[in-house]
Amino acid sequence: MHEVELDKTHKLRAKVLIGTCGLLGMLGLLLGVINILFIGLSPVLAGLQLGYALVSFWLMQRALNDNHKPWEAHLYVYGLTAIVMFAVYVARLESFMFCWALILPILYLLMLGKQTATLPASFLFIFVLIDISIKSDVMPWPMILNFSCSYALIWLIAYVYENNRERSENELQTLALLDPLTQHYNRLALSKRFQSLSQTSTLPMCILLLDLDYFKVINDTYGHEAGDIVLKACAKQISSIAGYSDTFRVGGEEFCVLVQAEHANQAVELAESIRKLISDTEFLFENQNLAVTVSVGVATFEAKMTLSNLLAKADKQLYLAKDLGRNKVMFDGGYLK
Ligand SMILES: Nc1nc2c(ncn2[C@@H]2O[C@H](COP(=O)(O)OP(=O)(O)OP(=O)(O)O)[C@@H](O)[C@H]2O)c(=O)[nH]1
Repeated sequence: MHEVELDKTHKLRAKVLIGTCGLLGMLGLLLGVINILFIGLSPVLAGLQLGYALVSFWLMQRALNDNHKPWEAHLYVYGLTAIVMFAVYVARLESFMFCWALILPILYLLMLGKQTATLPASFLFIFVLIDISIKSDVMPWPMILNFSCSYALIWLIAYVYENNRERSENELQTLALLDPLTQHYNRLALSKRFQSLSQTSTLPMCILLLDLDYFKVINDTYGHEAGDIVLKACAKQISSIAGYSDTFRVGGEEFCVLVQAEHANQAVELAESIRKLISDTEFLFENQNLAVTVSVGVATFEAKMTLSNLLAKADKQLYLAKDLGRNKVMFDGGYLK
């Protein structure tokens, strides 16, 4: 199955990092050269600017190849903060060097996220206010007021933007992973779950592939709406036994359950409980009781298996269950009922 990337935050942060590194790299180079050749403000500052430019181009290259680490981006932003603070500290107030502090709240929110951004933004804000107060000979209030208002406004706008973006992304992720009819997880969610379990879990993993028997007959006899009600009820019954987070609707009348168990018979017992519950239940539709059964194929995960391999293995067992008359659980050639 084609891998769908749902983490748009990582992509956005990488793009912001590339853009920031590119722009600040050029700016650092330019300012460093101007500082050395024409102004002579501070050799340390010029060195920092040139060093920062080199780091910027190096990190941009890494981000372009998507092999940068999140902590590198964090360190980069904190490094920029340190340079801005140093520049504010050494510059005269009339140079308005502190204006550079205004770009940082946006970078904090876009590159660090709203949970992490508050602390450095507050710290920088207080630092600039203290710097203005110390350096100003006359009443610093107009300058403090103007800086505070513009800084707070920029922070607020960036915060609202980041908050909405994060919420929309979460909503879209939920939508992408849920089946609209049964409100249970879908095939994409199964693939994500499988990926994380197969990489991290220490417990053996099994998969149950469940397919409702003669479901077409329900649709043909009672209508599509009745079929939908049965599908929703079956999803609920499966998840009532297997757990909501381990139940997936992977096709029309096909469901999947991921089981982590010490022994395969635990998975087979779980499959048997589900089979029994569904075959013992009558589903109510317009005062009529509808009955349905389910066939189940059980397969165990082996090292280096992909999800497709595992599903194919379970599918073989499912077809055997269907061939043997349906309403059965099959596992490696044997069946329980
Ligand atoms: N109501 C409803 N029907 C669906 C949905 N998705 C698939 N189906 C129906 O599920 C039926 C599947 O039929 P078949 O593949 O022939 O399978 P079956 O009738 O269950 O027979 P066996 O699997 O061989 O036991 C088809 O009639 C599909 O239209 C859905 O979301 N809602």
